[in-house]
Amino acid sequence: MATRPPSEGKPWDLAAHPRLGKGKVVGVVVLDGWGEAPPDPFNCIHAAETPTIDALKKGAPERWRLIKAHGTAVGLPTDDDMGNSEVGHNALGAGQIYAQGAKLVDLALASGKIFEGEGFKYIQPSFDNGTLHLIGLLSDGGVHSRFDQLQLLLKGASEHGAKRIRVHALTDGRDVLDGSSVRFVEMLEDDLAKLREKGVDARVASGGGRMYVTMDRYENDWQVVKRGWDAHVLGEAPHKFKNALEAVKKLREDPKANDQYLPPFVIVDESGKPVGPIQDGDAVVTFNFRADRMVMLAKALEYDNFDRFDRVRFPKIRYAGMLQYDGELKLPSHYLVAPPEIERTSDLEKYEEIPSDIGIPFNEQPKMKALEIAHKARDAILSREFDQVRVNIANGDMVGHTGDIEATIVGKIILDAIEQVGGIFVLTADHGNAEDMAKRDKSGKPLRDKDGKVQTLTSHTLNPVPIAIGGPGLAPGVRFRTDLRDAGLANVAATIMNLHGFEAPDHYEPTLIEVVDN
Ligand SMILES: O=C(O)[C@H](O)COP(=O)(O)O
Ligand SMILES: [Mn+2]
Ligand SMILES: [Mn+2]
Repeated sequence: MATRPPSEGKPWDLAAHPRLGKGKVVGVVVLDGWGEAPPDPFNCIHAAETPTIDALKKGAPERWRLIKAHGTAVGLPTDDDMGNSEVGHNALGAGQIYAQGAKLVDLALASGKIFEGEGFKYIQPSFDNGTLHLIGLLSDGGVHSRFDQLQLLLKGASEHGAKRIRVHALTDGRDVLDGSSVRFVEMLEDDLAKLREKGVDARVASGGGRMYVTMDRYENDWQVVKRGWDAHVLGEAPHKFKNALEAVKKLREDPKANDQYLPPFVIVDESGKPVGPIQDGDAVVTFNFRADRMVMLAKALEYDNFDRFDRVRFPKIRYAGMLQYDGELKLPSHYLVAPPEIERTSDLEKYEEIPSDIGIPFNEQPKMKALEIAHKARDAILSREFDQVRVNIANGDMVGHTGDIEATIVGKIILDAIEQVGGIFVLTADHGNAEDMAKRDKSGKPLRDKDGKVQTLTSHTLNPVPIAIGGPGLAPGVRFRTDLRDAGLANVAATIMNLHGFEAPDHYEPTLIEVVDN
């Protein structure tokens, strides 16, 4: 969470800013999932007490503004794509707009290059005698995966020799509406039926809800991945069905069921045998482009030595990720699309993670670890050891995904520390979420289900996010420029460099601030 800006010769030289001095501690606070939307009962941020942020907005309007945090402004394919933590933080750190995973996969599929690349060539020999398994999130959320990409992958793979295909489908309900799993499975089953007409033996083999099966992250709970392993690889799960549509429909009949947490299931044939466990000689592709929730499974699929759970059987497979999910670990070693090469970003010096509470639903513990995080950040600021302390506060986002309207915020602790050391603060967010919990029609009116209940929007949003700067170290006359109406998260890095007393490099998106004579 503490970063040092590029200083003389390390790692590249930056010119001194003509008007802003060096040496001030800069505290960067990123409120996760904190967008700006008109006040209404489904705007959690409006409903919650947020005195710190309100004071910034009202107290210094020339040092508060909105910036884009979704769509093309953060390297996503279109402006209909909501922002997310991965692309938001990439833009914040890179200072430039890079095509992100979703877009790189789109390009590789559109040109057909994905089927000529190293990763596809690597798995292809398995098509002769083995099965191609596709594991991933069945969704058009565009955060971790996209359904149309899976469709193109199925089509392309079959045209390039895959004769037996098994899909292991994780239901979403987090980046898309709860209940949409049924429609996605219907569409998938249609596609697979068409492939079967062409002589390809294509079926869904297993599945489950993303938050309960397979897609854990940050090594929070390996049991989630184990449930996925058992269903996808071993063909074992507590629920067995004849086809995937029956599976999601039946499992959703439980009144407490939702797409995010559906239990694991396997599809079995007439004699009760699973139709698609992963065997020696098979090929496996994890088709999510986003890394954080695929890394753990990738480890289980790739590592010879692995002790996080008992794999029971470790099939000899050819495995490729949609992208390489971990550049440092080089994991997986084979991938269908090369990840973005993000260069010359702000330099990370020390990273501290405060582990989440395990096993407590976020809506029951909305404070999460915010207080602990705020105290760590405060101590780092007060130590004066760091030029910059950057902290992510995840509450807004995590509560936003559950649809429960309650949140608290601890930004003041950090701003007080900045005050004490005479520093500067930058407060912003990585994408919207908590400011809108209602699914709406085109005119903005909340949509209701058949019982008249407003449909909960668990996903992120397309809304802009606020950015505020201030603190005793901020030179008088610093204010936001008024000419950058379309600015987004990628403009923040240059802004922060200025606040450290440096000019940003030319290839960065322009700074948000100017200095005027008072
Ligand atoms: O993985 C998740 O929890 C959601 O799909 C996206 O949320 P995030 O981008 O805020 O992590
Ligand atoms: Mn986020
Ligand atoms: Mn989120």
